[in-house]
Amino acid sequence: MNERDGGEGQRKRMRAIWSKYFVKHVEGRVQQGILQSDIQSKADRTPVTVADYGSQVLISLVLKKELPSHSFSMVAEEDSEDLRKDDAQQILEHITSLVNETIANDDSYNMSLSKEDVLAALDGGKSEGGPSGRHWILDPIDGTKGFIRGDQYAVALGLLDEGKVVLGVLGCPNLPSKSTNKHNGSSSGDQVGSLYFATIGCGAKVQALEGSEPQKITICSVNNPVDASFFESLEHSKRDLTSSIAEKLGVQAPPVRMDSQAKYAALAQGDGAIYLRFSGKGYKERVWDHAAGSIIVTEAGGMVKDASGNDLDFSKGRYLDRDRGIIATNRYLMPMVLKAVQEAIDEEQ
Ligand SMILES: Nc1ncnc2c1ncn2[C@@H]1O[C@H](COP(=O)(O)O)[C@@H](O)[C@H]1OP(=O)(O)O
Ligand SMILES: [Mg+2]
Ligand SMILES: [Mg+2]
Ligand SMILES: [Mg+2]
Repeated sequence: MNERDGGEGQRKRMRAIWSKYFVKHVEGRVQQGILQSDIQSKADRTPVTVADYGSQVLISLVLKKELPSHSFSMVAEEDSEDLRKDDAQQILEHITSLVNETIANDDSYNMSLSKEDVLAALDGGKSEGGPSGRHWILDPIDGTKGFIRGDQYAVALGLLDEGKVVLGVLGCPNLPSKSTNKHNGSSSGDQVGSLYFATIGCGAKVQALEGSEPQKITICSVNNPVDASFFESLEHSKRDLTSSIAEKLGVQAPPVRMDSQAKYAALAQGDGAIYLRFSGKGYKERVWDHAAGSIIVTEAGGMVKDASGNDLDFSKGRYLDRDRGIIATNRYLMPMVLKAVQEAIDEEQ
């Protein structure tokens, strides 16, 4: 977004609306009250909840309302297919009432959505993205398994412009903005619930979801891997490979395992030094799982590369075209981590 789109005033307003919607989750109205009947299993056997669908509907609605002059193209994770089935009518009704309650609890918009409006809003996220034009990239709930467990999750929005990510926002309702305990906990002074955002060339910032002055964040400057700690996925990490990489580097601290792009946010604010992402063989990473997180890390002074040391390429559609694995860390550690990654991969084969 630039001056044409309304400038800082509009950005502030959008952050405020978003925060209120995310705070709804923080307050536990959805996350803590989630029932088995609010969860579906998708064709790939991953879970999706009323909150994933509701978040996607609300975010596309806010973007369309606030930026009416933009041509709207969105690459988003969810679609309406499963909700159009006969046995999904109850869950569709629940999503529709959650979305309408959220809008009614806030004075930003005066409107009410029908079930058809909800289905149509979800299908607005079917864009293929690609190398030309502007596309929003949305993961409405990233880390759904963490969300269901009551752990970390993120609401992740990026903007792709001519194939490059130029803006990223990560709402992390369960992440403290400054963690003094490096092992995934929070100290008594930490404020839980943070909104991270970055625009290309302008740095990365964090503000409390409840509202606070945005603060600049920077990645940690550790340059000796012995002093580094690393993040990995709780659910989807090849732990034998990441522990071999850590051992080669001489990393002493145990891994910090966390769901979702909250790992990118924690890294960007200096809570740890390295994020290693190695998923199971054959898994193709999706653009919405990395767009917002990667720009927040690079704008905080870090680097995000694939296992061969190349930048991530977001211009190829809904999937990331990449060599195996993703590494995020600071510029001092990146060459050492890439070397350890190559050695560990070679040994594995
Ligand atoms: N088999 C898999 N391997 C790697 N990532 C996966 C796999 N299945 C789902 N994901 C997606 O990886 C992301 C979770 O990352 P993490 O493991 O770091 O928490 C999520 O986007 C999750 O989808 P979803 O957005 O539906 O939660
Ligand atoms: Mg999912
Ligand atoms: Mg995701
Ligand atoms: Mg998701």
